[in-house]
Amino acid sequence: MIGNRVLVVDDEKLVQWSLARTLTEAGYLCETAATGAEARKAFRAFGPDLVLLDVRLPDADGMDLLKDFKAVDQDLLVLMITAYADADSAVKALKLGADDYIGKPFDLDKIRHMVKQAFDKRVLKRRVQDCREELPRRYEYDNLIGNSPGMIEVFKMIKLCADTDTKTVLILGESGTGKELVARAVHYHSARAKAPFIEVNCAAIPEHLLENELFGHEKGAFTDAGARHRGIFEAAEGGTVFLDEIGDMPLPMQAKVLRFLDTKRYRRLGSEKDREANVRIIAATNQDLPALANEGRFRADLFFRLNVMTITLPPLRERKEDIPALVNYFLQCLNSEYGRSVEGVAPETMQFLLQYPWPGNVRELKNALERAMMMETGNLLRPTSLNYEIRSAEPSYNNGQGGPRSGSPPERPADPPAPAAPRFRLPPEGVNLEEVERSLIEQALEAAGGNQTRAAKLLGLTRDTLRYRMKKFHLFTRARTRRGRPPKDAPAAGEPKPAANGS
Ligand SMILES: Nc1ncnc2c1ncn2[C@@H]1O[C@H](COP(=O)(O)OP(=O)(O)OP(=O)(O)O)[C@@H](O)[C@H]1O
Repeated sequence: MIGNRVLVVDDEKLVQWSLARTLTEAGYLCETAATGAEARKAFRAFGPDLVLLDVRLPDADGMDLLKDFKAVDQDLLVLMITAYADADSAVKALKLGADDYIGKPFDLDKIRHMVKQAFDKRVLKRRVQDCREELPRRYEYDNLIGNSPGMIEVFKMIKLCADTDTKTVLILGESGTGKELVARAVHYHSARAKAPFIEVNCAAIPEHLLENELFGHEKGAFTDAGARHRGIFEAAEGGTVFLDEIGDMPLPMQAKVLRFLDTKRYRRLGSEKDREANVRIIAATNQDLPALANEGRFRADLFFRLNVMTITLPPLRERKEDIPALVNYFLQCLNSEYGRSVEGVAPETMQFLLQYPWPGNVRELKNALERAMMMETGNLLRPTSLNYEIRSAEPSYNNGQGGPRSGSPPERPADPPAPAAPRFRLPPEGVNLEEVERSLIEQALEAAGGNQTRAAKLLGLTRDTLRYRMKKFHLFTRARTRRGRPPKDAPAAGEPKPAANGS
């Protein structure tokens, strides 16, 4: 159930009492008020999800209360009650945002039914919104390609996590290995599949906005808090909150998430009341959480709390036997996206794809194929359509046969030492240093397919420094889509902004 708090506002004690009793028996949490002043006070303190509101009160007009309450909480459900059931006030109430209207004397069963209907309508509305966002991506489990031993282990774990509704799941793996796909697969194969799956990129939302996004706020909680805001934990009721890049979550927020995991309780900003939420947390990171904990950047107790059901995605270089199937799959997707009919890759092209170490993992492979398709006019992707980096990679270990072959070159270290920095020659006419910096950042982002972590690595910067410089040059990498999440594979387009309203 999404919320169950009902405020009954009526000056007739008997009406108040009978409504409150009927609704309490039906499982709602009820409070009552007899005047406008009492109603306003109860609205602030009780935080109702639905108000049964008498139009005529001794000290106020119910329509004014309706207007004021809706201004604070757009999602509030309101059923108007009046002794004078006339069409004009019904229309006025509905225009002001009331959900329904009932004349006195009324039947208690009818009220109970109307209240239930109003709550059901809200659940439905949330689901429809959610479906609009999620439907195209819903079946991505079937699109999780791979039959290497590493991926078979992953599939087993997805099933186990989907079948057992543990409070948390932790997904580990390098950038681009498919952590988000796995999180969706767990959700959509679990008993929570029909409830929302809401994703929050902890690295993309500024620290001061993250708590607001997750937990919501009360009106007046801070300067711009003109209205009450329901957070993502509330919007995801019954479903899953996917905390991506949890390694980047600020420490104070980690403490709050830990408290929620321990108690299922949280507080909206500016509220002194705990709220409960039935949501499962799936967290993902490409960082080494124990190492972050050693450095004091990640709470060890949160790590232990999260590290119960853990799915570890192997990097692509350790499961190269999955490459041919991934290539086929992505070519099919790209053919339908671009109206092409590329049949496959030439054998020599496949050799290059198998020997390249894919530091950006599956995302990089997908981007490389997209680029190759754009470069190629024929129906077979030739090596020349691959970018230079891939063509010039030395043969590496695990060439697609499921493990290193005897006689194959020794395994390269995962992170080869950075080559000595080239010496740039200053042209006699000089350069504009800012232009050079900007151009290098653009090139790094392009080479990394828009992945900031990898682009930062290419430039020898931390991701935060890269972001700072991108901001300075107004460089934008990815178009934002839903709830604070840029599509990871989108071509260069938009600097992360705070996530959208979770309600
Ligand atoms: N096994 C797979 N089968 C098909 N597509 C995959 C697979 N793994 C990853 N992809 C694709 O690769 C891209 C990156 O995947 P995803 O966003 O899930 O990675 P990630 O591990 O969450 O990355 P990051 O750490 O950067 O957030 C997506 O387009 C995804 O669809």
